[in-house]
This record gives sequence, structure tokens and C-alpha cells, in this order.
Amino acid sequence: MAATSSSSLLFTSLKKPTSPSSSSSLSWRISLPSAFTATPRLGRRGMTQTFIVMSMDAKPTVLVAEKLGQAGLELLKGFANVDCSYNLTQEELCTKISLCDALIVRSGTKVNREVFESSGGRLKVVGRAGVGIDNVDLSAATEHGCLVVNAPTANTVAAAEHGIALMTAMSRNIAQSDASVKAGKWERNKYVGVSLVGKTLAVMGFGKVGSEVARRAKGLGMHVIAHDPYAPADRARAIGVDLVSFDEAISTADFISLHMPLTPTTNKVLNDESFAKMKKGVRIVNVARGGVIDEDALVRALDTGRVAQAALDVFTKEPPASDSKLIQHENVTVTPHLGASTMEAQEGVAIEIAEAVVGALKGELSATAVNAPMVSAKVLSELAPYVVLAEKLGRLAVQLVGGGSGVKTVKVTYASARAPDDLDTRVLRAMIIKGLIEPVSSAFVNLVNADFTAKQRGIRITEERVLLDGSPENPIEYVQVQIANVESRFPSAISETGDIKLEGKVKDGLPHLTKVGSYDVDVSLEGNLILCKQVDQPGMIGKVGTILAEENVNVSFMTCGRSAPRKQALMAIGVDEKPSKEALKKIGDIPAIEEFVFLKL
Ligand SMILES: NC(=O)C1=CN([C@@H]2O[C@H](COP(=O)(O)OP(=O)(O)OC[C@H]3O[C@@H](n4cnc5c(N)ncnc54)[C@H](O)[C@@H]3O)[C@@H](O)[C@H]2O)C=CC1
Ligand SMILES: O=C(O)C(=O)COP(=O)(O)O
Repeated sequence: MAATSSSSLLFTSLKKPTSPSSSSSLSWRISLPSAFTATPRLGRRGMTQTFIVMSMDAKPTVLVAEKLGQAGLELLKGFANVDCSYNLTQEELCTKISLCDALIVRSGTKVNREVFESSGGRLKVVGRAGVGIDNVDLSAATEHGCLVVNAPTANTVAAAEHGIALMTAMSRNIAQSDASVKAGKWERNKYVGVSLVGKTLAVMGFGKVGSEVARRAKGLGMHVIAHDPYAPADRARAIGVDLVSFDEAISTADFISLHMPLTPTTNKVLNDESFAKMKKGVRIVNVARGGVIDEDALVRALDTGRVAQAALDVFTKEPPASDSKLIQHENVTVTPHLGASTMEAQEGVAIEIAEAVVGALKGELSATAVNAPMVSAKVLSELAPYVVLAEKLGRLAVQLVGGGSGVKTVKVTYASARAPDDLDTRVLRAMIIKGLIEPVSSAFVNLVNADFTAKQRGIRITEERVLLDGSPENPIEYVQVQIANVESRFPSAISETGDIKLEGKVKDGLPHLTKVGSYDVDVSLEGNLILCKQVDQPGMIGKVGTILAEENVNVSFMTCGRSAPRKQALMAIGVDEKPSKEALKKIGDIPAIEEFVFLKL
């Protein structure tokens, strides 16, 4: 039996908690097969937390849809059932996916919306064993609360080496002359090449691969410039590369090497117009993505001689049609998307992605998450009790909304002595959204899809900071959740500003409700909650307590906040069990009680 750490549970909750008790703890649980059960344990500071305990006979299932290095497979097998099924048709993938908790792919598998829809909510993680995630529909993944992780570092050098290999092979006609010799010819004059030394290379996209290419090209004696709108100039300067504009890069280069991701902005970024701006006789290398070049325009540029040669590892459609004019062009050297294909890179990528997928299945935050905020384990551990508080405030607030009013505008205020950039509240916002949405819908909300789910439901969340004086030791002094423009089932929860307002704090590691509307209260948020508003008079606590005791409902705490002695008072009662309808009616019928509501935590 193995239990994950408490903070590890925060990342993926793909299952709506089914019982109040499980939902009241750190319960962003992964929806794993039934043998994964939630067991309450006592946390570090006495806080009840939900741990995922894995029984020995049931493991999550990981579908590996493309060849993955052995070390990665071994790592996966230590944690999951691993189904290596290569060359699946789209239909086969969609059929299999409903039985899988994770899917690992390389660039050859299209993980489109249909795949997520076919998964029936079971798919929690897509691991891209490589860098480019253009074959994964990220919007669909996010909407389905499915985390996408990639392996961004292990194949960098391999891709850079392949870029250099293509550039040198192209400039010396290696592929063409090899074919010629094998065809029994000896064409020394035909295959005179061009030198690299002293030539200008424009690296388009100065990220991991681009900068490694630049480093190597400088070693070959090339003058290297780069274009990347997002790269820091000092990183470029450190390796002796000037960052220039797109036009300057393409118009001054003898060689252009592409290393940007395929995005709507980079799609066909090399087209008729840009080829026209290039030096006559320019040579192009593409180890990034086929889609960044308009391939028909490239054929035209090759035919006119504007582009002397191209060396391509990647294509708009892979594999490309064998009769493609581009592939067959005598001035084009091609490889079948081999940039990442070295023994070393594939082992590295396999380990990198297996670790990321296993971590994500355990619910850990992933450093390589593509569609979720990366929150460090340190921040998460510090915020853990506030995470619980945030979800509970959301859950309580939404249950206070009166029938018919839709939640549209929610303001969250964090009061803290920390500098704003020293407090990462994204996970708290996500948990408040989870609390607001899950009790009133069948949706499951997690860190991946929280913002999307709120937006989809037309809920606008604004966040504010109140900067406090004093010690920044505690990350947050209090959290306030306000829902505007709604009626309340418990009118006293409406504050002087006209919003439903709840405020909470963490005390001794436990979440406390400290304000309801304009009333100060102080109740530990455990079990369920009864709120009563009554005329402040002796005997009220006793009356309510007696009704609950008759029902064998255990009261965990009681607190009373009042406007003034013998005027209005607000009583908050924590109960371990849910009282029967009759008991709740009896409480509501006590004459001095003016408002009354039962809230599930
Ligand atoms: N052929 C293969 O087997 C391989 C291909 N790749 C591809 O190489 C590309 C780069 O990979 P990495 O360097 O690891 O990624 P990276 O994210 O480290 O670098 C990409 C760089 O492109 C820049 N960029 C974004 N938009 C741009 C634009 N419009 N113009 C210029 N630059 C822009 C970014 O700022 C970033 O610095 C990716 O498309 C990746 O899929 C990577 C590994 C292997
Ligand atoms: O990592 C990348 O972006 C690549 O293009 C490598 O693709 P592959 O994993 O070899 O299909």
C-alpha cells in the first residue's frame, strides 16, 4: 500500500467527490479505478486530508501509442498497466481510449477532440514524448480536464545536431551524390557544394533547439543572427548572436534554419512574400514543423532559384505523398522526421515523459504541464490549508445563492502582507471555482479546466489583493468570496455592499469561516454547517442543540455573532451528520429563528 503526499493530490481532480466527507478535504483526486480509494488520514497539522491509497491489484492503464524507449516503459510498468499498441487507426484509438487513464504519443498520433470525447472522462493525462504539441488538441484537453505534459528537454541536442547535419549535408550535396554513386555514376563536377564558413545563418526561433544550433554553427565559423520575438537579448548576446527583425533575418541570411513552434502565427510564415525578400540562392533548413513553410511556395522558389536548396525533416502532412513535387525536387534533401531520433534522445525522452505521466497520475504538479499553471511544490505545500479554505468558501457561497439567481460575478479578495508577486493565487482561484461549480452541476473541476469551466458558465471571477502591514510569515490573512447581483436563501449572508459575502481564515492549519455577510463568526469548516439568524435571546443554543441531540446528530462546534446584545444574532453550528428533514424543519420552526439554512461542506 502506498500513499501519496498530501500536496500531490491537488493537481488532478477528475472526479466530482461523491460524499461530503471526501469533498471537504484536499480532494482534487484523480478518478482512478475503484481500487484507488480515498482514506481519511490526519495531516501534518492535524488537518484531515484525503490520501489516495492504491491497492495492489488495480493500476491505472497507460496506452503507449508510439514507440517509446525501454527505460521509460520500465518506469511506467512500475506504476501502471502499460498497453503498447502502435499504428492504431483513429477509430481504434478512440475505442481503446475509454479504457485508459493516460496516453503517450510522439508526433505521429493525432490526439484530437474526438479522442477526448471518446475517453468518457477517464483519460487524465496525455504525455507527448517530445516537444511539439501541435498534434494534441489542447483546447479539447483543457475542456475535458485532461492534463497535457511534454518532454521538452531530452531531444534538444538531437534536433540541433540533425539541423546541423542537414545543413552540412545539403551544402555538400551528400544525399544526392550518395544516390548518384550508388547508381553507378561518378559526377564530381555536378556536386560541387558551398562552404559554410563566413556565411550568415539566420536562426528563426531562438529557443532550446535554435540556440544549440546557433552555438554549433558558430563553431563552424558562421555568422549567426536570430529572430525570436520572445527571446531575451542577453541570452543571445551571451553566445554571440544578434537578435534581429524577421525581415532583416530572412533578407540577409545565406542559410535560414527554422526552430519555432507551429502556431497560428508561425503557420506558413515562409511564403511567396517572404521568399521574395530573401537573397537569391538562400538555403533553408527545417527541423521544426512542416506547417511553418508554405510548401507550394517553396517549390516555386526552388524552381526560380530564389531558394537554391532546402533540407527538410518535417512536412505539413506526414508522411508526405511520395509523388510530392517538393520531396522529389532535386535540390531538396529530406529525412522522415528524424530530428529527435537518436538512441540517447529517445531514452531521455522516454524517461522524461514517463516520469511526468506517472507524477501526473499520482496527482503531482508537473513541471512540464502544457495546459495547466505550474505551481511549485513549495508554494503548494504552503498554500495547502488555504486550498481547502478556498474550495469550502466557494461551496458555501454557491449554496447560499437563492433559487433562480445565476452566479455571474464573483470577487475574490486575498488579504496578505506578502508582495503581490510573492503570492501565487492561481490554485486558490481554481479551488474557489471548483467549490462554486461542483455542488450545483455534474461538472468536475480541476486545475486544468477551472478557468475554462467558469468562463463556459459565464462566471466572471475577479481577484483583488488587500495589502496588509505586518509579517508576511502567513501567506494569507483572510480570503473573501463575494457573489454579486444574486438573491440569497439566507438574506443575512448579504453584506452592506449587496453581495453574498463570506470570509475565511486558516487557524492552526484548519480552515475557519470568520464572516457571513456583515456578521463575525468563527467556525471550523468541517462536516456540515447550519446557519441560523435569530433574535439574540437566552436559550437559543440549547433549543437547537436539543433538537440535534434527539436526532443523534453530533455538533462539532457552535458560534454566535450578533449585531448588538438582544438584537439580531447569527448562529453557526457545525454538525458531523446531516440532520433529517424533520429535524431541520423543527429548527426552522423555532419562533425566534428568522432565517435558517443547512449547507453541505
Ligand atoms: N524534427 C524533430 O524531430 C524535432 C522538432 N522539434 C521542433 O523544434 C521546434 C523548437 O523546439 P524547442 O527549441 O525545443 O522549443 P522552444 O520552445 O525552446 O523554442 C521555440 C522558440 O520559438 C520562439 N518563437 C515562437 N514564435 C515565434 C515566431 N513567430 N518567430 C520566431 N520565433 C518564435 C519562441 O519564443 C521560442 O524561443 C518545435 O517546433 C519542436 O516541435 C523539436 C525537437 C525535435
Ligand atoms: O519533439 C518534437 O517536437 C519532435 O518533433 C519529435 O518528434 P517525434 O517524437 O520523433 O515524433
